[in-house]
Amino acid sequence: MLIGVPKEIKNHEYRIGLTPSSVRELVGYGHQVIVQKDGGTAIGFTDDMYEQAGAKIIDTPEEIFASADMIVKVKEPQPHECEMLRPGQVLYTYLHLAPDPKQTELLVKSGATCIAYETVTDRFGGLPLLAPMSEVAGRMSVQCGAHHLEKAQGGLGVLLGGVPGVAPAKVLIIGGGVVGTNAAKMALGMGADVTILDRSLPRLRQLDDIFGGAVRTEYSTNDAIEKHALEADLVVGAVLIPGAAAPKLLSRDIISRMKKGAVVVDVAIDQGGCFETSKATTHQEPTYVVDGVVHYCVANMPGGVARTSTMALNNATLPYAVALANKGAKKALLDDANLLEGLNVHAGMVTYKAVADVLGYEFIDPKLALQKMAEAEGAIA
Ligand SMILES: NC(=O)C1=CN([C@@H]2O[C@H](COP(=O)(O)OP(=O)(O)OC[C@H]3O[C@@H](n4cnc5c(N)ncnc54)[C@H](O)[C@@H]3O)[C@@H](O)[C@H]2O)C=CC1
Ligand SMILES: CC(=O)C(=O)O
Ligand SMILES: [Mg+2]
Repeated sequence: MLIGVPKEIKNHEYRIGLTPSSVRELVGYGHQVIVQKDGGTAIGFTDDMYEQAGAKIIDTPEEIFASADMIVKVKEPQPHECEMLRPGQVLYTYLHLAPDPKQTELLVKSGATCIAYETVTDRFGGLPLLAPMSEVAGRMSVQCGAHHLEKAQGGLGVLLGGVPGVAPAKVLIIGGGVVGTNAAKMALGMGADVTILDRSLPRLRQLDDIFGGAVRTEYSTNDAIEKHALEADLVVGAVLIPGAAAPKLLSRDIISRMKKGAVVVDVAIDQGGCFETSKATTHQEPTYVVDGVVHYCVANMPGGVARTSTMALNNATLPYAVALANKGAKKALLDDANLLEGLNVHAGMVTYKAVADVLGYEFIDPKLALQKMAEAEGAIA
């Protein structure tokens, strides 16, 4: 298979779909890999390293999209990239389609086979290709929150850990999954007073086992959210309903009654955000203020630590990339029910229910969709 790796084009996005080590693995299986010139240079993966791993360096994304059988990326394709996709071509990347009708429409129109990292599952019910970036974003959320709590950054002027004689800051984490747990680890490490809310009792039990009495866990009701948000210096939004748009848990009314200079970090912004006042921001301009509350809503937080993130992401995505390349997408997807959960769009059909439901498309069962498109089969097998 010919595998293409274009350079990422979102604002300050320096991650890349494949590391040189991953290229070497794929080439070892007999595949060809083409990588866009300077695709990884910013994070120390030079063109020379890619060539030594067996890749060919290509000047433009147009050449890569025109020839590759499978495109491996990090972030959702931007409109120009969507327009270059074609029927039978495989796209393997984050998509986050539920809050993004425009991208969904373009991917449906492209006829391509689009596999979203964030909806691939594992046999324990986890999201193995989202988890590494959630670990990064969870850890970063507290680092960024602490930074923006500084007075010169627009914050309240509060040190997370306090000092002897001054109480630590109150950190509220809504959603105690991978992001929430990693946020809690950082916040605790910095000495903050941490509360985690979740809707899942089994998850709250696990959190209690992980952290013991060091964090407060509470069932996530509107009452609990309001009570803790009004006391909080930092709120981290970390909920997920897989594939679906995030529920709006922190209302404008509550935000308007929070401490002036408090910081809210909406990590769930890539699924539309879980605060009513959230809108996606970039690394270049990460924050804005609503009712005196500093909002940090960067939709590609791990891009800020792109070298760590690229390596962590590849540890998780490589085995599936190898399966897709070795078996062909159709067989790889049909052989592995967990990978099949990643199929969001195929040959013009929306094959992920939560996306179809929220955006008003007919949901086509992914197995059926793969069998249906006889003409695409030849091209992707
Ligand atoms: N902005 C960025 O750069 C990044 C964003 N993310 C996003 O962060 C979000 C969280 O991801 P993960 O932690 O991996 O998901 P996860 O599935 O591990 O955890 C989500 C948690 O939210 C809980 N939850 C659901 N509804 C809730 C409610 N009403 N109240 C409280 N808790 C509720 C679930 O029970 C679960 O424990 C996702 O939207 C993910 O896409 C992840 C990485 C980077
Ligand atoms: C998960 C995601 O959106 C990111 O890593 O940018
Ligand atoms: Mg998007």
